[in-house]
Amino acid sequence: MDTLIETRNLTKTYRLKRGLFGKEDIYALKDVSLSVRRSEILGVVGESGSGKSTLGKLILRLEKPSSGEVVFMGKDAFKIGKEYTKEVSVVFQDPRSSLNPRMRVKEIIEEPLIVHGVKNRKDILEEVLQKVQLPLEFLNRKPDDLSGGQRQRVAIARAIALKPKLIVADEPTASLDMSVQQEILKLFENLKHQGIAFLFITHDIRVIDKIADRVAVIYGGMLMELGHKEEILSNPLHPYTRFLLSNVPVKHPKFRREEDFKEVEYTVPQEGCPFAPRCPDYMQECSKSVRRSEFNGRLVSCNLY
Ligand SMILES: Nc1ncnc2c1ncn2[C@@H]1O[C@H](COP(=O)(O)OP(=O)(O)OP(=O)(O)O)[C@@H](O)[C@H]1O
Repeated sequence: MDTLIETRNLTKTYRLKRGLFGKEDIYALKDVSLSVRRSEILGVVGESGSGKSTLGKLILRLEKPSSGEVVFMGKDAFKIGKEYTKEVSVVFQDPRSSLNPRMRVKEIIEEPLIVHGVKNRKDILEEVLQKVQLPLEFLNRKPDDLSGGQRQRVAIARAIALKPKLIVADEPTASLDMSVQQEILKLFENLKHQGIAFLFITHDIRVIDKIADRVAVIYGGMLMELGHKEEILSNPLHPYTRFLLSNVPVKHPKFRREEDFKEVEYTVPQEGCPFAPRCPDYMQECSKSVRRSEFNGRLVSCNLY
């Protein structure tokens, strides 16, 4: 399989102050190994605080790993120069805050081209605007003159201007209305067919259903399950994936069996499975260690297997 980027045992801890003198390292991401293949959409799903954005930030080099590696086309991403930002770009959730309101659309899209010294900018501006299906006269508008969906199209135009191989899309449709969301997802799919791969971060498994090729399920900073979307959605192995699916209204009724998922205060343990305190299949060993299994390219971190 043609791997574009991979994370190897990627770990990020943050040091938090506890009380007057105390300190504690919390795991935002723990030992995550996964890959994104060329021209695929890898969906990353999990609840708030599960570590999705941290994964995105490490891949974008906005944060440094505490340990582990990001390997892009066989090279340590942190040892690649400025050209890395040409190959890997980003679309954030809220274009209102990610786009500078004082700049015109033309300047917004042109900025990364100028940074990288690209010459034929006029042609590229026209090309990307066409790709995101916005009329040319929008080049002179400012973000405040646009609707939410149009703003996100501008953010996407900017993200594709340098012809990246990978886009990290962090909840890119979460702030949009349902109908606009569908249009933007369609646009991502078109871009995928033009050769761009995506790390698509979302808390909403329904969005995964619409867009992803493969899915990484993350909880407590750990990779719970990874596999092809169809397999994960029709036959979830990890109890946490079952939990996510049980919260989806009606679409997957066969998973709506009542299970005892406990509501607990969210803390990531130093060892064992982070989902253990909520898990209906909890066993004593889950507080101490987690077994990782792989079969047919599918990964699951759970002592049930
Ligand atoms: N800069 C930081 N300092 C301290 N803790 C942080 C920092 N960034 C993230 N965290 C913690 O790391 C964990 C993972 O956060 P992250 O933002 O990656 O989760 P997420 O799944 O993207 O959630 P959300 O959807 O709410 O953004 C959380 O417990 C969060 O509080």
